[in-house]
Amino acid sequence: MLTKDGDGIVMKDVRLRLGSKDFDFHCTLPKAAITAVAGPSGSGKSTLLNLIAGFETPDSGTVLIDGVDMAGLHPSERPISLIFQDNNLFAHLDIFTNVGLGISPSLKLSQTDRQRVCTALQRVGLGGFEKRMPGTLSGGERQRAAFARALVRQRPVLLLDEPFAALDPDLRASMADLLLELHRESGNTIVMVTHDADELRRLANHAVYVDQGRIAIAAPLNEFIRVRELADVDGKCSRQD
Ligand SMILES: Nc1ncnc2c1ncn2[C@@H]1O[C@H](COP(=O)(O)OP(=O)(O)OP(=O)(O)O)[C@@H](O)[C@H]1O
Repeated sequence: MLTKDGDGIVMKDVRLRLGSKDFDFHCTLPKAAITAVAGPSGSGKSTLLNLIAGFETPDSGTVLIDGVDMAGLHPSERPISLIFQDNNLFAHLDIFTNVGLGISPSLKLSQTDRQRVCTALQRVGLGGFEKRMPGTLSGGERQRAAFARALVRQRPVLLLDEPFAALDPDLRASMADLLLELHRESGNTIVMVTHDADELRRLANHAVYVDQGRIAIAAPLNEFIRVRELADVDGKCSRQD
């Protein structure tokens, strides 16, 4: 793995209070890896992503991306693309425009940019969908369009929050293949929240487990699985006691 000190995403003593919940994140998410974020519902997985993306501001601590302090940077200024479970597209804009926004928020697109949008759409199997409105696409097609937008943005970090959760098993598998393909090509740093153990094993090479607002485990995949299996066995044994 290409990790070296200061590379990837580093969260140093990042503290935040939301309502009655406290979060305290301290971890490194390695550069060029696919890191899965697992953990119980309500443990703080989305909050972790929101802190990296800049949708939440830490009360204290530092978020670094490839050695650069993100403090004061608006989400749009950060070196990241985002794909969430839904709500990725603007409903009143056609697919070409939605993807073009990934290149330029003001939609000032050169001829080359326009070509890049069409190429990205072809790449995700949506060639010819340029003029379609999001409401006329299936869930899987909308997710593909969101991938196309991430593709044209060419940012070093891609954050995904349960991106495939709403899709049926076949679509999940083909979107996962697409993600691996894009990662192979771009070598970007990917952080993906998932509740699906098979997806985690298939896609990730690193994983963190969030519990009660903290990172309980952060490890390469094999070690993560071993520690989680031990935790499951311990949990079952202590429940039988
Ligand atoms: N703006 C907010 N104000 C108050 N509480 C919040 C806010 N945002 C999140 N929380 C709370 O913080 C906790 C963590 O939320 P978060 O969405 O990060 O969990 P999660 O691990 O992603 O959960 P899930 O797997 O169910 O999506 C939850 O209890 C949530 O209700």
